[in-house]
Amino acid sequence: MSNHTVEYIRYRVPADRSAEFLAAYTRAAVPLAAAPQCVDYELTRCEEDFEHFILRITWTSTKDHLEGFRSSEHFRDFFAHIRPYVENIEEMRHYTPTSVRGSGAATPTLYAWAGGEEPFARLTEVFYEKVLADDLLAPVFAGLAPEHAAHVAQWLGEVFGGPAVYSEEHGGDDGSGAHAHMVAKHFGKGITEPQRRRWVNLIQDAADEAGLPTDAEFRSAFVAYIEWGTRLALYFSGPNAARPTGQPVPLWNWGAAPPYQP
Ligand code: HEM
Repeated sequence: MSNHTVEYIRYRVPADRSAEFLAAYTRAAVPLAAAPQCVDYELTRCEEDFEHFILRITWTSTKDHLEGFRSSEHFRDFFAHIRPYVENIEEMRHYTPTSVRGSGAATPTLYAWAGGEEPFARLTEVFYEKVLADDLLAPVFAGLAPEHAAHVAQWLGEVFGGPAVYSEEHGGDDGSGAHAHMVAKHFGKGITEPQRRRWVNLIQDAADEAGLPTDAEFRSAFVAYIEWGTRLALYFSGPNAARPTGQPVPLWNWGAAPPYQP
């Protein structure tokens, strides 16, 4: 579990000093951003009362902040810029994150962007037709259960932010969870790198044929997951794989390129 802590520093800065305060923080942000103990930071200004500012800094841990950052040269440089405003601080404390957190629906999930359940069902249907006609992959999938394509569609849908159907239906009777259940399907299959790469190529061909979105943002996120997932499948199909337990189904997101919305 992460030890991340969130430090809030609340300032009250008279309106006639707010421009220089913001300029000082713009400079102070450079050494702050360079500190390895700093996860992220944001300075916000109150819309109802312009004199109030809140600086939020997420630290790797309270100890890392107080012992690591505070004794570093980054702190020395940071503090040199903001020293004149110490007297304007109204609160400066660390808060432990709770489990109440999440994202809103302002950014659509990859699942929603693709159009929901149907396109993923189409995708795996087209994909497994290709797989079964493929010289490298057909032998791996010999005797494939008829519901396989539908299960993989459920898995992909869940990974890309759709309903947790795979988890609900394949959560594993032994309590190990859906991720372990899916991973275990690959045990002992001895997948080779050429087979993995073929899988990656065919699912992209299938994505084109099934009409999944072709925009750069969606496809780059899609392929990132496919690369990750196939490399894990290869690893878990090998002789030395450690058996995972209790890991949640990965939830894939847009990454560095969120959906393009003009
Ligand atoms: C992102 C990559 C991958 C995903 C998301 C994925 C997903 C899945 C899922 C969900 C199952 C279980 C289906 C069920 O519950 O019925 C499964 C089984 C299987 N996968 Fe994958 N897989 C991936 C990569 C690969 C690769 C690269 C190969 C081989 C080249 C492979 C070969 C198989 C085989 C042979 C089975 C077992 C089929 C059976 O006997 O029921 N998978 N996969």
